[in-house]
Amino acid sequence: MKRVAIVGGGVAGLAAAYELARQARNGASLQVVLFEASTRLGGIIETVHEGEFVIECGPDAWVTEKPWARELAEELGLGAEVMPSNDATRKTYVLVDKKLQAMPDGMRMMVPVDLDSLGASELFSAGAKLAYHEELGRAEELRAEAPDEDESVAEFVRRHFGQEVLTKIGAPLLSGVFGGDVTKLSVQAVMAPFVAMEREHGSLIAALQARDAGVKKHSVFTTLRSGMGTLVDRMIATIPEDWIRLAAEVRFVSYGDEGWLVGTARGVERFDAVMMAAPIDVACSLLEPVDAEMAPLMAMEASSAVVVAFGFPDAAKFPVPPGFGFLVPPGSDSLLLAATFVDQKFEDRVPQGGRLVRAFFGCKAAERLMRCGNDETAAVARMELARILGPLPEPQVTVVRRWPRSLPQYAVGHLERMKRLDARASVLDGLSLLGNGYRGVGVPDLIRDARVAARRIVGKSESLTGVAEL
Ligand SMILES: Cc1c2[nH]c(c1CCC(=O)O)Cc1[nH]c(c(CCC(=O)O)c1C)Cc1[nH]c(c(CCC(=O)O)c1C)Cc1[nH]c(c(C)c1CCC(=O)O)C2
Repeated sequence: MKRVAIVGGGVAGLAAAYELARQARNGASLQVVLFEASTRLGGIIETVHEGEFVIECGPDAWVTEKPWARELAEELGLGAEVMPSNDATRKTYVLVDKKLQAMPDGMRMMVPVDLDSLGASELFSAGAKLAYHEELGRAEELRAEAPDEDESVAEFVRRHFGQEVLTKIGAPLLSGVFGGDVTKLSVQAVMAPFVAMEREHGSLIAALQARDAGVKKHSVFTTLRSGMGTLVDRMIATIPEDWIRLAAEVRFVSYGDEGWLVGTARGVERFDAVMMAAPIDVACSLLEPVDAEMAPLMAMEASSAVVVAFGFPDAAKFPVPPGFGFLVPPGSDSLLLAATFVDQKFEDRVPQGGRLVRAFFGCKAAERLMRCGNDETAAVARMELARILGPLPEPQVTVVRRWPRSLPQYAVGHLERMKRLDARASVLDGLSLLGNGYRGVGVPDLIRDARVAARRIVGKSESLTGVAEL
């Protein structure tokens, strides 16, 4: 009988518990306790249903290219719920000179697949368009000069496309995905496929053209029709009830000859393995007494997010441009980080003819709004949206959520730090580090890691798609 503690009941901890429960049903001899400090499971995944509005308080989807969330949804019997974003009408805007300007069609992050699509773009100057065209011709030079060491996303993008592309779309895209500062984020950690493309082809445009030739395009995002919360609910339903402890904050963990001890206000228990799936700040302070050298490797900046969703019964009274939403470049005078036009991004999120908009605040604005009440936060969001989109009617539904320090920043050198962290962690028999601080920030990454770690504990080696080490 193996005793396993899971610390944290967000998506990573739940996916670990789900996988262990599955292994237990298949005969593995396991005793599992999932400790969750708060009174609800799911972490930052939460779907609110208000009338026919389906309102995501955290992630609204996963990136389709990463298969592990869809695989899990299908295993949970949610295959019929899996729903692509409406990519026929996909458009993302950037706020430049107080106006929303569309990013050209067919971009992969800041890289165009089709240079012709740049022609009509009003977003870029002639100089920036020229820089894009020239990148193809500079393939040899770019390949020869590709550095071995890590560098910031800013340095990488500037080398390929110049400053204007970095400022106008590089920085806002990175803050809409990683919530962070392009001059600090590690290109190897957050844009690994582009780094590999540079090494092989030099030119990113040439690499994408080679990769995408003849490949059927899928939608960028995938979600569940009834919301991301369903994924959490279905996982919970498969986990034995007596494995789960809510309002059970872990106060300490220790490691010795007898294995692991985990302490809460209710007492101390012994375990053979600890799956640490708490936010990295919490994980760091719990593990510091176990191994003081791990703590500095886990100390990371993290960005906070405040999400405000507004539902309106009549979309005609609140027109927005066609597309998924907009991103705000750093340094703009808007407090917003981004906004999503939810009813245009996905089907079935609103009552017939309704409108749903989600506004995001990050960085300094989020830190300030952390301390404000819901009404005040919603008022700021309405004002900031109105400055960009025009006057807002009175919303029928308003939801405000705060996610302090929810998105760790993978700074330059992150992969090297993670190697050192893994080396230290591997000495502590039975420890796995899970969550968004280590090997990817997306929901699919967290699910993949958690399931791989759970299988390793049980000694099983069925593989997950694309996970080579199993
Ligand atoms: C502000 C913000 C958003 N989303 C996110 C933030 C950061 C702040 C935070 O949560 O703390 C976070 C985010 N966004 C995305 C991820 C997953 C990344 C991954 O799986 O690797 C994560 C973790 C995908 C995405 N998010 C976005 C892209 C780029 C999409 C494109 O190329 O058009 C990706 C891959 C862009 C984005 N992102 C957002 C908006 C409003 C938009 C544009 C319009 C829309 O689609 O709703 C919201």
